[in-house]
Order: sequence, then C-alpha cells, then structure tokens
Amino acid sequence: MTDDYLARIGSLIRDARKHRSLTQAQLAEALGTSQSAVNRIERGNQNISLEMIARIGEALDSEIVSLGYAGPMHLRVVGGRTLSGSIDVKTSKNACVALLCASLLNAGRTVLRRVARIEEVYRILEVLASIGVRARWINDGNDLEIVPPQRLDLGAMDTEAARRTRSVIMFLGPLMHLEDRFRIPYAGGCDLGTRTVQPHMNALRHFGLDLTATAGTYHAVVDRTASPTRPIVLTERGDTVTENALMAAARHEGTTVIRNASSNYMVQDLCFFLERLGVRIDGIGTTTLTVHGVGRIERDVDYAPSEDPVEAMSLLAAAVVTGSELTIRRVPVEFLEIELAVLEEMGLDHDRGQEYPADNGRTRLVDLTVRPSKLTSPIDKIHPMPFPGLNIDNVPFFAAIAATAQGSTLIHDWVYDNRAIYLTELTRLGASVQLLDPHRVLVDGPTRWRASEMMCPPALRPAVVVLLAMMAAEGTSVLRNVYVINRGYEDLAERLNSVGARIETFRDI
Ligand SMILES: CC(=O)N[C@H]1[C@@H](OP(=O)(O)OP(=O)(O)OC[C@H]2O[C@@H](n3ccc(=O)[nH]c3=O)[C@H](O)[C@@H]2O)O[C@H](CO)[C@@H](O)[C@@H]1O
Ligand SMILES: C=C(OP(=O)(O)O)C(=O)O
Repeated sequence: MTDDYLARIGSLIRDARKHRSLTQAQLAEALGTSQSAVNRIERGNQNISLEMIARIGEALDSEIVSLGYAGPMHLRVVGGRTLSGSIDVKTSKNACVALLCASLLNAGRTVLRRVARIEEVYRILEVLASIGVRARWINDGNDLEIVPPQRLDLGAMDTEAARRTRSVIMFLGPLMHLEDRFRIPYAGGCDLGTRTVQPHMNALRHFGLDLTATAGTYHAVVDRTASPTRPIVLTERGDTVTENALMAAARHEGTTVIRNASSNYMVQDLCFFLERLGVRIDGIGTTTLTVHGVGRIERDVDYAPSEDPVEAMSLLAAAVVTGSELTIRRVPVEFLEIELAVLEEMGLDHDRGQEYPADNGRTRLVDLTVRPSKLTSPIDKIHPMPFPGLNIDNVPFFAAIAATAQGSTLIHDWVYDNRAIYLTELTRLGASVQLLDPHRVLVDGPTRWRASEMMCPPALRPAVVVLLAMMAAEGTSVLRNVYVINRGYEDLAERLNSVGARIETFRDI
C-alpha cells in the first residue's frame, strides 16, 4: 500500500467516524486498540491491514470503508510443519450467541467477558444494533457491554445479517416477552441441509407463541393468557430449542419444567447466566430443567462464558494430524471426555493437568498436552449423541484423525443431511474417504497428505478439517473463501501460526 493510499483511507475513516459522532477514543475502544493508533491511521501514518480496515468498517457500519475490503478471505497454507508450545482455547461461539440473545431479557446493563470476536457474534451484534440495542466492546476490546433501549425497533431489523446465522432463532424466546407481534427472518448459517424449527414452535406454543412461516419470514403472535399447564417435553434434545424454552420460561412468572432438555455446554452457560439474572434453575447439567421465572429483570450483570469444547477438539486434531506435541490450555474437559476416551483407545498419548475453574466459576478446565502417537482405527463406529455423548460438532474432526490412523474407521454422522458428504473433500488432499451413504463415510489410513488448492466447504467444521489436512500436507495449499471458518473461530490462522503453523491470509481486491 502506498503512503497516498494510507492517507486517503485515513481520511475516509475519519469522515465515517465523525459521521457516526464517535471520538477517536470511542472508535479505539470498539476496535480494542489505542486512541493514538486510531489517530495515526486517520493521518495516514500507520500501515493498516485489510483485516483492520474490515474491522473499522464493521465498527463504523460504513459502506465507504468496507469498500476497501471487498473480496472474500482466503488462506495460503505452507504445510508439513510440526506445531509446538501452547495455545489457549477461546470462549464458545454457541454460548456467546445464546448469551447475546439472552441479554434481551434484561432491562439492565449486561457485560459479557472475553466474547469471541467471530463473524457469528458480529452478525448477532449487527441485528441487535439495528433494533436499537447499544452494544460496544470495552476493556481493550475484550468484553462486550450491552444496554437495551426502552423499546426495541423490530421493524428496523437488519434482515441480511439475521439471515446469515441460525442463531437468530434464539430471538424468539426473549422477544416474546417484549412484543405481542413481531417478525424474524428464516434462520440461515452453514449449508448442512434442512434444520427444523418445529421443536421450537412446539416448545414455545406452551407460552402462547404462535409462529407461521411465509416467504422467508416467521410471523410471531403472542397470546399472553397462555401458560404451560404441564411439563414441556421437547420433541428433540436440541441445544437452541432448549435455550429458547429456557428464555421463554425465564420471564414467565411461576415454575416451568422442561423435559428432554439438552445439557450441552452452551445450555449450561445460559443457565448460569440466567441464575445471575435472578432466575433459579434446578437440574442444570441434566435433561430436566425446572425454571423459576420472574416477570421483569432489570439487573446490571457481569458474566464470563466458558471455553469452547469444539475449538479445543479442533486444536487437538491439529496436533494429531501434524504429529506434534502441543499443549492446549483451558480445555472444558467435561465436554470432551468421550472424545478423549475414544482417542485413548486409538492410542493417543496425552496428559491432563489439574482441573481448575473457568471464569464462570462452574465449568471445569484442564490443560491438555498431546504428543505424537501411532494411532490405530477404533473398533466401533464414531457417532455423535446429544451431550453427554460425543459432541455433534466434533464428529468431523475424527475424519482427519482417522485418516492419520492405521486401519479403517467408520464415521456415522446421522445428525446433518450434508455434513458427511463434505468430508470426502479430504480425498483431494490424499485421504481415502469413501462415502457409503449420505451419513456414513469409511476412512482408511494412514494418509500421505498432498497439498491442494480448493474452495472451502460451506460448513464450519468440515472447512476446518480441510484446513488441518492442509497443515499436514507438505507444500503450499490454498483454501478459498473462509468466511465460514471465521464464523466460529477467532483469528484461527494467526493463533495456529503462534504455535508454528505457516498460514497467510489474503483477499482478492
Ligand atoms: C448456535 C448453536 O448452538 N448451534 C449448535 C446447535 O444448533 P441447533 O440447536 O440449532 O441444532 P439443530 O436444532 O439444527 O439440531 C441439529 C440437528 O440434529 C437433529 N437432532 C437434534 C437433537 C435431537 O435430539 N435429535 C435430532 O434429530 C436436528 O433435527 C437437526 O437436524 O446444536 C447443534 C447440534 O449440537 C450444533 O451443531 C450447533 O453448533
Ligand atoms: C453447525 C454449527 O453451527 P450453527 O448452529 O451456528 O450453524 C457448528 O458450530 O458446527
């Protein structure tokens, strides 16, 4: 970038900032940087990455600045390198988005600590901002402060941002306390095939929510005289449906019993948060939740969501496929126990340190050291189950791990229509992955990985699995259009580079 460019970009940023009536210090806080850095950027005296321009564009909600980062992001991976040292697990996408939605239950100020800076969070923040919620990054950009307005402007909802995530479905539970009629767009997210909303409708109907779907929009009408007359039995033990039922029950005066509830990590984080809001919940960590709701919540609350077991699994898989010794710190071990038991059977050499509590004071963490191991395929198939089964989002990582192991591994991904199919992309990097039917793949190892250039599969976990295989393959690979990875992982390339990977980000301009 020439100096002239820097000065022009700087003045565009200054204009956009002034247009938003922000001071340099406020913009700096939103970006997690210093006021002097913003000052240098605006004067054209600071080299500025495309990533930073993109973040400024997001912070200022500015077309002018976001023009500068037009193209999709790609990764160039120099593979065949071993990793070493230690790496921390970040907070989870799935708890962070649920907690952002749950902040709508609270008329007071909500602070969420160390929220992952990921695209999925940005999309929900865009939706919240569009309906009048004031959310800003504080404490050097680490934490989020969320303050709702007196009345939400639901008609102004940023439907484009909403459609890019599945998580927007979790607006239903909180919004039904605030409005008698509202609309939200169909939930989007990864291309994993059909994902039902019927269990959400069934659960929320007990609280008087009637949902009809027309042309890409859900129309919600709330009958305030309705009240659950018996325990609500979820028709699926899903995570977001349990969260919606919890958020509906949280502000429903009286006691609600939810059966066949998910007890997965994000649900537990939401329960701990609701407790801080004064909602008593019995049975946390089990499949029957008894919620003692309160009519109005107005509290200044501070909560630290826990670490992401799926990110922990991803980093563990990175160590396995690259044959590395790596310490993964802050692993929420309770949510990785079955994965570790299976890997132990396969011959994984690893150590777990002493347990210590996460910042929420409830989740148990360990530091996990993984060492290079000669793995053999497991005797039984790998398949997920709702918690406490093998985590649904962790299944794809077993494809990459199985490809490094001696023998044949059957992976049965019954949950999603399309996800197993994406695992066959690993064949382009030298793996033997045979699709037996849309839900089952047979992986034969070990693999001699080879570099390749390819598009990112349109699903988060399979995309990361491809990236890991590229890290294992000698030579230079290119993974194109990695938005889907950025949906769920904060600065993944940079963080992997900090333990020895060589991954460069680039964009088409
Ligand atoms: C924002 C968020 O938290 N997303 C997570 C959440 O999505 P979410 O809770 O939205 O997941 P879905 O409701 O789409 O469920 C995933 C799939 O599992 C099926 N299903 C689920 C439970 C069950 O008892 N029976 C059953 O058949 C559903 O029909 C669907 O096909 O849970 C998924 C499954 O853990 C994870 O992949 C997502 O990362
Ligand atoms: C499928 C996933 O997420 P989402 O529900 O956000 O699509 C995932 O995290 O792997």
